[in-house]
Amino acid sequence: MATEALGQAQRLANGDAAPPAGQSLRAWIGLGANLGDRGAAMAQALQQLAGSAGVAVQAVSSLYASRPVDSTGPDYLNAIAQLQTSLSAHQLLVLLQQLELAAGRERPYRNAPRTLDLDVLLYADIDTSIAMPDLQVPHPRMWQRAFVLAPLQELAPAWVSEAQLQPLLPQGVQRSQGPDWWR
Ligand SMILES: Nc1ncnc2c1ncn2[C@@H]1O[C@H](COP(=O)(O)OP(=O)(O)OP(=O)(O)O)[C@@H](O)[C@H]1O
Ligand SMILES: Nc1nc2c(c(=O)[nH]1)N=C(CO)CN2
Repeated sequence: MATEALGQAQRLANGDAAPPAGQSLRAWIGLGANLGDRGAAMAQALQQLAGSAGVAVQAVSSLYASRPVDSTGPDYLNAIAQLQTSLSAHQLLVLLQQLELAAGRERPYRNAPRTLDLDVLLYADIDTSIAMPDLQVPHPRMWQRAFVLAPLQELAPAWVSEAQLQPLLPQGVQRSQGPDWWR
């Protein structure tokens, strides 16, 4: 798709392109878990990211609890984090998948309960779009999920209006711990 076809609202970016040498970009990731010691697995992932080459953790949202959306099983804990990174969006995805595997993530079926889920939500900015076979940015389902938009509203209030969030509140997302939960 040509960049112009996306209009002014979205800029099509190359998911394999890292920032120029010596530079970095912001990225927002989603964290979730509904099996095992959920908060501990999510906190460990953030510590591992903070210790990874080319990644700095700049801000972490509060921790939110909710029932599974479009699924069944135990309650979830969710949060989002803002990173600063010199990795490409795809390199970041691969790193997140390595951390999921290290936390014992299995994929027996779609939306199955999991020990750790890490998603790339946004890369570079709100209007950056990436379309790769295994990576879509913005995350294609993030705007339908209160467990993403409630914490995103904390870190980037200009990007989430009350009008967007209100219709999703029946999903029942409850703030359970403040933003220092992972330290
Ligand atoms: N922005 C993204 N972040 C993470 N994975 C993505 C993204 N875009 C596409 N994918 C692809 O989605 C595939 C399935 O990911 P995963 O098993 O984590 O899905 P899920 O968390 O169960 O569901 P959902 O994607 O609805 O949150 C991955 O193999 C990955 O290649
Ligand atoms: N509450 C909640 N529901 C979900 C979640 C999640 O992280 N939290 N993730 C899903 C697939 O990624 C499907 N449903």
